[in-house]
Amino acid sequence: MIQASGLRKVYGNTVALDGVDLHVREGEIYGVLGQSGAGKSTLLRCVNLLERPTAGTVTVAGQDLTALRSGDLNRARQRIGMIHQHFALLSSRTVAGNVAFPLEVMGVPRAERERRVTELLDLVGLSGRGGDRPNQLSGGQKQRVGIARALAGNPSVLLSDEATSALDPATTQSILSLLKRLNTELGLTILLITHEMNVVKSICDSVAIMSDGRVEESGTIADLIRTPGSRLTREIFPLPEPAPAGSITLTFTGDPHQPVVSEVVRKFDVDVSILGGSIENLAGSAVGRLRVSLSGDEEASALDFLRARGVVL
Ligand SMILES: Nc1ncnc2c1ncn2[C@@H]1O[C@H](COP(=O)(O)OP(=O)(O)OP(=O)(O)O)[C@@H](O)[C@H]1O
Repeated sequence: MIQASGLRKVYGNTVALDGVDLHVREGEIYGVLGQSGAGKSTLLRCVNLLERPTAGTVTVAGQDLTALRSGDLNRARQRIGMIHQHFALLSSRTVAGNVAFPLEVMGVPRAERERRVTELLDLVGLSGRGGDRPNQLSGGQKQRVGIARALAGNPSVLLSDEATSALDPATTQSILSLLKRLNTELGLTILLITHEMNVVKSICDSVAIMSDGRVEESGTIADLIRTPGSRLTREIFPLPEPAPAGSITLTFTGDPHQPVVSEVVRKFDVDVSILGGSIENLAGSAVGRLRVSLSGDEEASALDFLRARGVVL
């Protein structure tokens, strides 16, 4: 659905994007994670051509945006919604007026606009609040208005620029649940940037980790968790570093009720000491990481057994 290839963006002496490739599949929630200055916002602005990349191409829904002239580009952008960290609402307009704004720009007739605004406010859980001003709303409600406005043009893609960074944890969770529901119910593809691992853990199907304008690793969360040494796994399941000499780090992605460790001790002549561990719920299933040291005559066979049971070493 979104394909960015060889994206490069240079501001003066600063290389904000240094050859970024990104592939977001239709219907997925894709998170771009990275620290401040990694290039996340620049990437998002290049995806809808708010910034023109210095080099590289961006294709959204099969259309090469980098090749479009301004009229066609504006039409293509109507199919890409965007929400912002600080909501970017017009304080002089009511909630309904904010949601109606893009419809006015598109030239949608008044009766159709009013019908659509009512429908959108309903969708985001703000029925009956259309006459309020943005300053009468909480942060979470303001973001719901931002989401309703972003959906006005029936986009196939929603871009989210740190949409929950200004919200408290409970409100963050409610906005993430809303995004997940819109993803499922409308088949909306969502590309979000965030510096919060919690956002990635809660709703993302895939992730790219950026630093210094480059993508360090990317893929589905399920695949990255199974990739030995992945940075995502290390960050989701932090264990004391450096690992003690001779220790082994095991990642469990299967059925959490399988007694794999006790089985290995019963079957083989080995002892297991547990040095650290971390368990998380990812997309509804429990994934765990355990650091152990193994000793005994059958260590190699025990490790083979663990691998055969789907444990990642
Ligand atoms: N308009 C601009 N002019 C000059 N330099 C810029 C501009 N926008 C971004 N940069 C630089 O590009 C680099 C990447 O910035 P960017 O905002 O994309 O990072 P980020 O990962 O989104 O960080 P943050 O989370 O703090 O917003 C930084 O070094 C930044 O100073």
